Amino acid sequence: MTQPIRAAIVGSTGYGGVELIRLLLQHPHVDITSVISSSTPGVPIANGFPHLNEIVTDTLDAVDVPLIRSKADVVFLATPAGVAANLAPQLLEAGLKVIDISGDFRLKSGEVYEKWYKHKPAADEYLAKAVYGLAEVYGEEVKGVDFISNPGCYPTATLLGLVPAVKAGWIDPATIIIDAKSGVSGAGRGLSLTNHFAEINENFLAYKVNKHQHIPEIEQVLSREAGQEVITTFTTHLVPMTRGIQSTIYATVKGKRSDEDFLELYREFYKGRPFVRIRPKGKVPGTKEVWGSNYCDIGFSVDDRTGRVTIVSVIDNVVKGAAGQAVQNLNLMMGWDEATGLAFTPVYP
Ligand SMILES: NC(=O)C1=CN([C@@H]2O[C@H](COP(=O)(O)OP(=O)(O)OC[C@H]3O[C@@H](n4cnc5c(N)ncnc54)[C@H](OP(=O)(O)O)[C@@H]3O)[C@@H](O)[C@H]2O)C=CC1
Ligand SMILES: CC(=O)N[C@@H](CCC(=O)OP(=O)(O)O)C(=O)O
Repeated sequence: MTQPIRAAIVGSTGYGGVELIRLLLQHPHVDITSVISSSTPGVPIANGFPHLNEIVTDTLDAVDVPLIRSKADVVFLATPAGVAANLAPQLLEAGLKVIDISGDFRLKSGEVYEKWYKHKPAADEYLAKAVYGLAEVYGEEVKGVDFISNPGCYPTATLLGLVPAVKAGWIDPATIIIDAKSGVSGAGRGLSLTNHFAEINENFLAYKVNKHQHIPEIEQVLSREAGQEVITTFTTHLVPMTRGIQSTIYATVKGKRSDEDFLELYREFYKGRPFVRIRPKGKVPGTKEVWGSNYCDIGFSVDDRTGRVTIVSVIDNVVKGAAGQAVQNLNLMMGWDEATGLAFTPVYP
């Protein structure tokens, strides 16, 4: 029998952290031994999250590296940008395994990070050490490492939709346009005017146009896979729903390729990977079809008239876009089946 690993969650009172609690509670090889809060240590976590009543009886621990070391083997960081840059190196030096779901270690250049995130970057040594955990593409690199940087929510949906075609050279990378939409939980639990009910209900808006911090992350991966520098247009929209991301991607097809060709390419690329589902010809997915699950569903339509392909990729931002992919990465890191604790069906309706 596998000995359970002890897990701590920093940022356990945020949306990503609370989702990690939900997922890890049903993981057969993980015990949650510390739920951590920087602002309300000492308080029972169920006080603020009644859905955890009589399930999680722990009180919140402070952010204290020696305490975390005494209680855990692996730490999930579900903290705002700028926190992990300082904290992750201390945890690693203390001998812990770290999975960071913030953006602090995704970009290999500290300068690029500072430009887009407006925070001081982590030390180069740790930026180099972090393995980018886009599980279906870099799963082999994640195996056995101690430090994983979990991809962003929009990049997960977008890159899973693009990498097979870019890697195969089937689309012209210079023509890629990404039109992405997210539910409001993507912005975290903190209050803001944009996310206020009266502002977002019956509304639909583009935001951070040409300034979104996920642009360099998407470009970093596409450049690596294309073997040339790729720059893209990526526009994010806020949608009045709680969970879900849809990334609709347009690109010019190189050569003559049909819907069937794309289907075959993607089915082959994701063969044996349990969480990417390719839709049959003529079908594209909606966010409801992955709600509450770790799936990424992808559909295509090649347009012979324009010579472009439209790729539609959907995820649940809190699961596949954050906590679910972090658990998938833990599984890969530990050498367990990647679907351990994650093999559940989307909630419907
Ligand atoms: N929501 C999503 O869909 C996704 C989020 N992410 C990223 O994951 C991270 C967490 O996101 P999310 O859960 O939505 O954010 P939330 O704002 O909901 O939660 C973040 C939590 O971090 C804690 N925190 C704040 N400051 C500090 C600090 N200085 N030290 C330690 N903990 C701190 C807060 O809890 P407390 O005050 O109790 O310490 C807070 O509850 C962010 O970096 C986000 O960008 C990535 C992919 C998807
Ligand atoms: C809806 C919404 O506001 N989404 C957030 C996603 C933030 C996020 O996940 O940030 P990092 O991945 O950079 O940590 C945004 O667009 O900024």
